[in-house]
Amino acid sequence: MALLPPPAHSLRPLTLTTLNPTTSLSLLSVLSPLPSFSLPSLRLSTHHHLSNRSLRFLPSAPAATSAETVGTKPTVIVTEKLGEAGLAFLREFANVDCAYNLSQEELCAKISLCDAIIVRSGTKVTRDVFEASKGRLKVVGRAGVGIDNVDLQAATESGCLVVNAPTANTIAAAEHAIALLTAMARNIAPADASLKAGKWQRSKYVGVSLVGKTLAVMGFGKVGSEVARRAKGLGLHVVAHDPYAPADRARAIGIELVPFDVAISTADFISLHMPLTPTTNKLFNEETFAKVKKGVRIVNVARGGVIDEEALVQALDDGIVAQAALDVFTEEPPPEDSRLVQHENVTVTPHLGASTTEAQEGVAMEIAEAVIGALKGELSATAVNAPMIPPELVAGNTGIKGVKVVYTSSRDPDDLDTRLLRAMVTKGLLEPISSVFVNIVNADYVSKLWGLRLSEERIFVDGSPEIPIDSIQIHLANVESRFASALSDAGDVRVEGRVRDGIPRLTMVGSFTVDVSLEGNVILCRQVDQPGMIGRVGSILGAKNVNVSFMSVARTVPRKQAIMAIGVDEEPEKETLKMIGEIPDVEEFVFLKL
Ligand SMILES: NC(=O)c1ccc[n+]([C@@H]2O[C@H](COP(=O)([O-])OP(=O)(O)OC[C@H]3O[C@@H](n4cnc5c(N)ncnc54)[C@H](O)[C@@H]3O)[C@@H](O)[C@H]2O)c1
Ligand SMILES: O=C(O)[C@H](O)COP(=O)(O)O
Repeated sequence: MALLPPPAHSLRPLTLTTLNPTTSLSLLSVLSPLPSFSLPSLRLSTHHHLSNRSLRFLPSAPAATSAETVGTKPTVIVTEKLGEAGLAFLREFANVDCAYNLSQEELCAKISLCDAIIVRSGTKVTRDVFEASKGRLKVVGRAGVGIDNVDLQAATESGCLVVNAPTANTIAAAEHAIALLTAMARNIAPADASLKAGKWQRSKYVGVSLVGKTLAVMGFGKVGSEVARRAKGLGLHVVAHDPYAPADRARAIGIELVPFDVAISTADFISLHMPLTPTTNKLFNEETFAKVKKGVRIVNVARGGVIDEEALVQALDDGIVAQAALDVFTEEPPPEDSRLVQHENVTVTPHLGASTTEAQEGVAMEIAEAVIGALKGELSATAVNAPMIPPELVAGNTGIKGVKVVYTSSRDPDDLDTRLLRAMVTKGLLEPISSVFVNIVNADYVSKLWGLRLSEERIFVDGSPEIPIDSIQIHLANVESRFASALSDAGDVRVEGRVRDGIPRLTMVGSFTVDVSLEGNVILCRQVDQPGMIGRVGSILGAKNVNVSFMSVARTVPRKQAIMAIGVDEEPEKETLKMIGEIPDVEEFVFLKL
């Protein structure tokens, strides 16, 4: 019985490589289940750790717009001012369209011509933008930290990776918070305006001292901890509130982590450094202001939305909050007649926290590197919406009852991050059967839609911890295979891969132990194990001028069945493959383009 080769697209390879591989491990999922499932090949290399930082992912579909894959440069639209060095770096790899001050309509009109977009806080990357991109947009780069202006759910659903530049503006933001704190305490802004208006009002602008007062840092992340460090140097007693921050990080710089109510009720100064999320939205509201120490002074360089601005105006009017210094606003720019901005006890700056020359150059380089990396297929360390695949996904209508991935490794399970590998398997299974393009970003989302059940098993083996994974097996339950030999004795489709001498190899197909390098074109053929079979196949290929690069045979029991793997330099014509399939005693074959 000979089976026709699966359609070429079903064998499209996925590739995982590392920036600096020392060892590599490859796995090929070679076999196309019937009728509509097929497994692209998986190839991956590992660095020391199988972590997000050390793995690169080259998508096989629309991100083929990258320079590496089709020889033309991708297009990156930059919608807000970016440091020159970063722009120059981007231009080496991409066509860069700096289009500032676009309306939302103008952005939607342009976006279908762009592979990536780089924004700061002033551009809203909404669901409309993703929809208008018609699948072309593959990367959103946020040149800064806060990603509250990007619809992450819509990005994930459309398979678009969102990366940010989380570190380069930390110090600038912390310095700005300290600048606002001291300027507010000493009335610098109104005193400056007054003097410039020709007045000399020394008694009006008597300030308050910082030394010995308590500062509550709300959000003890990168910026918050730098603010805390600096504030201690000013003689402030600093406490911090952050439900997710490790206590030892705070202890290391001599800061106590305290509950929310303790922080706000004991502080003379409060500085906000948490992200804007559904949980932190309007966290400072009427109720909160009712609990603060009367006369508290508040600094906000985080996000305007963290404060209920109407409640703050009321608290200022009532003297509950003595002063506020704000760099960020719910609506930016705020309305000209904003009572908050105009309040005499409020000092404002127009979202300048990250705006130092040094920070902007740093952010531009950080985001350029992240976006270029993402366009090249790397899964950036700063990916914001990288996939997380839960170990078990609810079964649904894929027809595949279960997928099991079995790793053998000498690593402790806690030291083996397999999220990307799971995502790759999911992609390999679902892309050929999904109407949407599946990539590593949305694989999890799509798999949930399709109800794929994926489980993992880790088997400990002795070996070097430098080699994170010794082998990977993929078991597919409840599917038939185009290549029936892939069925194991247990009745599931099963393949295994491992690396030998740095070369990824297919080492098991169903119940057959094989040893096939995962490169080039391979014909896998199951036949009766008897003399002459290799010659018959070889002579057909020779007659059709198809050069054979290697040939290996594996069998379960001598004189019963064997699997022959034949490497060929070029893809044989359909007719040639058909002739191989018609050889008596060739029971089935499959052609693989790896
Ligand atoms: N004004 C500016 O120009 C400017 C510049 C840089 C950063 N920012 C903003 O500052 C914020 C912090 O930036 P970062 O780089 O420190 O981020 P980060 O992720 O390092 O730190 C944020 C911290 O907030 C904590 N957090 C989350 N929810 C919280 C809650 N409910 N209560 C208390 N803490 C909570 C997190 O655990 C985390 O430790 C972000 O919103 C960012 O956009 C503004
Ligand atoms: O989140 C950030 O990084 C800051 O708010 C900076 O925003 P910006 O890039 O618009 O200055």
